[in-house]
Amino acid sequence: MIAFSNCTTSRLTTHLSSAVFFLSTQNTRYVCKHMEKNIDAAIRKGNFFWGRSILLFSTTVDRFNNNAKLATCSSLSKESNIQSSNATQKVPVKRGEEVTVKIQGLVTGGDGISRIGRYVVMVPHSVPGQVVKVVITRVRSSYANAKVVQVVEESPYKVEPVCKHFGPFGCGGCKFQHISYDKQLEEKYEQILRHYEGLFTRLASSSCAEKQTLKPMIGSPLIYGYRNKMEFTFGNRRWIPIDLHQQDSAENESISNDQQVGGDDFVLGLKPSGHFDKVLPIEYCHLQESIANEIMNFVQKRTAEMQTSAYDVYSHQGFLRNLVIRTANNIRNEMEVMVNFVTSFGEDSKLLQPLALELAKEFPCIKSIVQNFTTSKGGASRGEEEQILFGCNYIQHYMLGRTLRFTANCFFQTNPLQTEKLYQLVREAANLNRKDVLLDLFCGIGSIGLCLASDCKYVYGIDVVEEAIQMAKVNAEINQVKNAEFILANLEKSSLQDPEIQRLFHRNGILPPNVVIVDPPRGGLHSRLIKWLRWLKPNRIIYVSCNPATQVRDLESLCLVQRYRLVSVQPIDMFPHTPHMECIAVLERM
Ligand SMILES: C[S@@+](CC[C@H](N)C(=O)[O-])C[C@H]1O[C@@H](n2cnc3c(N)ncnc32)[C@H](O)[C@@H]1O
Repeated sequence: MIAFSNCTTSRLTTHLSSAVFFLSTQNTRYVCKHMEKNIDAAIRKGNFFWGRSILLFSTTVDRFNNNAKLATCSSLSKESNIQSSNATQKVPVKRGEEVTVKIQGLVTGGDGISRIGRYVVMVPHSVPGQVVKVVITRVRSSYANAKVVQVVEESPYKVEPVCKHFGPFGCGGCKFQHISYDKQLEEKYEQILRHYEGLFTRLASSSCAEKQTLKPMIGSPLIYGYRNKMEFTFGNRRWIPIDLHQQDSAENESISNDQQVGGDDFVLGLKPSGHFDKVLPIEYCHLQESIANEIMNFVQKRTAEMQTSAYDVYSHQGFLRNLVIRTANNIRNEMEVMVNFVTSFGEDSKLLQPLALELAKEFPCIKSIVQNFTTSKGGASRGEEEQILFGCNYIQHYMLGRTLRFTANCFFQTNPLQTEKLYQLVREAANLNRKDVLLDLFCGIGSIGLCLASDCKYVYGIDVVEEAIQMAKVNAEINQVKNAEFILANLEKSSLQDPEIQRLFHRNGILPPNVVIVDPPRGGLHSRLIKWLRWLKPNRIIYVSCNPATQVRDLESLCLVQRYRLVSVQPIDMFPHTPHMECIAVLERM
C-alpha cells in the first residue's frame, strides 16, 4: 500500500479524476459506495491512499462487471468524453434526416467520427477526410449513428479496396481496406494514445511514467496475405450482399429470409458482422495466402456436392460446422498446411475421409487433416474429440531459431512475420541475463519463453490449455531447450498455494522468477493474478496486450499500487485492415 502523505491538490485532482473515470465507465452503485468508504477512511486518517483506492475500484469493477463490458466501456473513453461534453447540448438531428458531415477520424471499432457543432455523429465505412451526405439511423442524447448516402468530397486517404467481399454489407472481417495503410496506422496510434493519455497523466504525477512513453507505431511488413489462420463457417442461410441503401428500410433485417437463402441452402464462407446466422460465400480472402484460398474453394465445391448438411444455428442440427485452414513455414522454408474440419458428432463422420485423401493428393503442402467433433451450441471451433484424417495432427513453424509445433486447438500468433518483430521487441524489453529466471504467463505453445530461453537461466511457462502445454513441452524437447518447464494452470483460478505453482518459488538451485511476461486474452489480468505479481515482485514485467482498455486498467493497478514505473508502450500492428491493436508495455520495479 502506498501512502501519498504529502498529497498536493493537483495530485488529489488527478487521482480523483482517475476514480471518476472508473465510475463514469461503470456506474456500479457498489463501486460508488466502496469508493466513498475508502476515500472517507483515507481522509479521516489524514493520508490519501489513492493508489490503493484505485485498485479497489478496479478490482471491484472487475468483480461486478464482466471484462468484456469493462473493455468496451473504457475503450469508448473517447466516446464518454464526448458524451460528457455534450451532456447539456440539444440534439441537433432526427432519425431519418439527411445531413452533410466531414469525417474527422476513427473511433475504437472502426467507425468514422464527425461532429455537428459539438454533437457527435458516428459513420461506419467512411474515410477520415471525406465529406459525406449521411442519413441518421439512430439518435442518442450525446451522439447519433448514421450511414453514408453519398460521398460529396473524396478523402486523400481513400484507396480502392482489393477485395470484392469488402464493404458495408460484405464479410465484415476487414474494416479499413478502403483507407490507405499509413492512415490506418496513424488512426490506430491516435486511438491508443486516447486510451493511454489519462494514465500517462496520472502516472507522471506520481513519477511512475517517463517522458516519451508511447513509441511510434510499427506497421506490418505484409498488409495482405499476412494471416496464417482463417476460420470459415458452413451454413444454410446465404447472405446476399446487396446494397441496402436501395432498400426501403435502413436496417439489414429488411431482407427477407428467402432472399438471404437465395435458393441455395449450403454455403461455406464468413459471417457478415452482426449476423451470426448468415454466411457470405467467399471466393478469395486476401488476408490469407493464395494456397489457402485454393484449398477453401476445393472444399467449398466438394462439400456442396456431398450428401451432407451444414449445422443450423437455430435447430442445432446438421453436420459440417467450420473449416479452419492454418499455414506455417518449416525450417526448410517449406509451407506446411493444416486443414481442420469442425463437425458435430454423428453418422456423417466417415464422409470426410475420401475428401481428405483427395485434398492431400491435390495439395502436397497439406501435412495434417483433422476432424474436431463438438457438441457446443455456440460458435466455438474447439473440438472435444479429434481424429486424424490424413498425415499428423500438427504443423511446424520456424522462427527466431526455434521450430514451433502446434495442433488444431492451440493458439499461435496469426501474423507470423510481425510476430518475429513482436518477440524481438519483447526480448529487448526483457533484457535478460544468464542469472534471470523468466516467467512466461499465458504461454500458449511456449513460443515466447522458448525463443528467449537461451538468454536466461530458466523459463517457466503457464497456460490453461492442456494441449498447448503438451505442445510447449514437445517444443522444448525438439529444440533441445533444457532450461524450460511448462505448467498447466488457470491463471484466473490458481492460487499461490497450488503445489505446481509453489514449485515455481521453492526449487533448489533456481531462484523465483524475476522477469515476467504476460500475454493475456482480451479480458486482461485477473485481480488474483495481479495479487500474485504483487507477492512475486519481479524486477521487470513485459505486458503484451491485444486490448488497450484492459491493459490500461491493469497497468494502473501495477504502477500506482505496486510501484512499477511504466517505461515504454510500443504499439505494433498485427492486423492490417482491422480495428485490432497490440501493445507491448514495459514495467520496472521502482
Ligand atoms: C494471446 S495468447 C498468447 C500466447 C503466447 N504468449 C503466444 O505468443 O503465442 C493467450 C493465451 O492465454 C491462454 N489463456 C487464456 N485464459 C487463460 C487462463 N485463465 N489461464 C491461463 N492461460 C490462459 C490461452 O490458452 C492462450 O494460449
